Amino acid sequence: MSADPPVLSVSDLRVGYRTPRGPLWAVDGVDFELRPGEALGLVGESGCGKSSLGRALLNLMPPGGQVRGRVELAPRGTHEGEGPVDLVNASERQLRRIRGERASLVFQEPMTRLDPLMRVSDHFLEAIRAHRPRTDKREARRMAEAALAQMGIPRTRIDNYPHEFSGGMRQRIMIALGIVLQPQVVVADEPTTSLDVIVEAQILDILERLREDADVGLLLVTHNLGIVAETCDRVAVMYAGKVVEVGPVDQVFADPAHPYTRGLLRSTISLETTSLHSIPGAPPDLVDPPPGCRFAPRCPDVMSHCTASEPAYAEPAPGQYAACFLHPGAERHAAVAERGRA
Ligand SMILES: Nc1ncnc2c1ncn2[C@@H]1O[C@H](COP(=O)(O)OP(=O)(O)OP(=O)(O)O)[C@@H](O)[C@H]1O
Repeated sequence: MSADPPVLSVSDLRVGYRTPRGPLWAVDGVDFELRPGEALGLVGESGCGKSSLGRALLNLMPPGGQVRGRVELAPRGTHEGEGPVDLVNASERQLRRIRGERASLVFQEPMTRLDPLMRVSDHFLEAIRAHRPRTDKREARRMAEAALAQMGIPRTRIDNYPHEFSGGMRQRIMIALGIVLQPQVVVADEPTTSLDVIVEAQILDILERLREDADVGLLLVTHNLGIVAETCDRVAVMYAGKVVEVGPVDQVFADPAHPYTRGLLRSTISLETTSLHSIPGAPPDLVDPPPGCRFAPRCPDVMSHCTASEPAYAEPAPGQYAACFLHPGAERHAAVAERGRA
């Protein structure tokens, strides 16, 4: 990971949906930065807002979904005078130019994204020409072959159809399509779910090489903490639309500062334990979230003031931030925030 300025700066990101029961914020005020070559893992229970956050980074919302806040993508290279682009407030035309070229989203289930009637080579041609319309067929083919080779797919397979590949190969083709134009940022949403462990290891290896060799900033959305431990530099833990803890993976996993992170880690099977703990209770209803800390109703360490005001981030160890009143600093900031709101 480089010490360069962030490639992506996210501030006060919110993702809202309308539901029959009322509006909800699936992502509710998230801030983070991603540096070139850095992998940030995003973890949390189902429904906490991970996919919504991942898609919001590229402003890819389903109908009825809305994004607020700022997602600043740094200029590519050192273009004098060129500032960052805010993807939340960019025009649809700007977004079309950026998606796939400078920022890519890799989904699970490639078969739903690849057109069964199109050869792999044509998928590449379409993806490349969408951004560089003057690219001739031979050049597009050369670029496609290079991207496929990076993913370990032989160039002889380039004219095959998607159904002629295994699930793992299709996922690698999707990644190759996502990186063929050498984006600055890749958001990978559960890229290895439904693949066997051997293919999973191959894909993770590919993502690792991508950020090391091409300095890509990677956001890895997953519910699998083991993958994060192996692949990522930092981890952000989400609960009910908020990032409750973020920091270096080794530090957070060895000494989690938020009771929710502790619960999440305990609920993961490890080789040393034979029993599987679960966190009692269920995540809150996002249409009507509880006041104060959203984890308070399930928290084993809950204190009276946890439900009165929302904790801000304390920094219990360098670079490790937790929104929890157990740590000095959270209270002071919370008081300031409350005053600011009044
Ligand atoms: N299109 C939508 N319309 C309304 N609500 C939605 C929509 N998409 C997601 N939600 C709600 O937003 C919240 C966050 O969902 P999201 O899929 O982002 O979570 P997640 O952490 O990625 O879950 P999972 O791990 O199960 O994929 C959930 O309460 C979900 O029901």
